[in-house]
Amino acid sequence: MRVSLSVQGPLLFSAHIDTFFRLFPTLQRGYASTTKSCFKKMPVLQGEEREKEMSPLLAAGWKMVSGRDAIQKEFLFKNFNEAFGFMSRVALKAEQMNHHPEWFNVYNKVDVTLSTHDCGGLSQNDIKLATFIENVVSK
Ligand SMILES: C[C@H](O)[C@H](O)[C@H]1CNC2=NC(N)=NC(=O)C2=N1
Repeated sequence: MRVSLSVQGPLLFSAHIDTFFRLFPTLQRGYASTTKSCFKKMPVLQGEEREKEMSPLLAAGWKMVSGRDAIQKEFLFKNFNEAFGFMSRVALKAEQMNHHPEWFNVYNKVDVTLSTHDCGGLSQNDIKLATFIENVVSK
């Protein structure tokens, strides 16, 4: 009993914290500055910083996903070869960053969604990967 409590304690705490921040998202930033959890290493983007970082991506056609804190964009290529080449370049960057896209490919279409799962929202990592993707497609 004691063992199972010591294992479940932190997990239960983290589940409650996630629920708490879903209910009160504006309090997350304060929590981020006082904890060693992922919020501190890679906090969910908020306020002015969020607007500033998101603005060029929204202008480039990234859209907010409804019902969650994530961005999405669909990319169309000439053929599967071009689409897969794009995915390969993004995959190498994603692995290097340890930050991975959610994506779906059929033939010449790649639908990309970015969000930071560890923090349940958009972080600088999503901005960095989306900006990298824009550079890949603009060349
Ligand atoms: C354990 C591992 O470091 C994490 O799961 C990494 C891997 N890739 C990731 N990718 C994304 N998009 N969000 C994350 O939080 C994330 N976390």
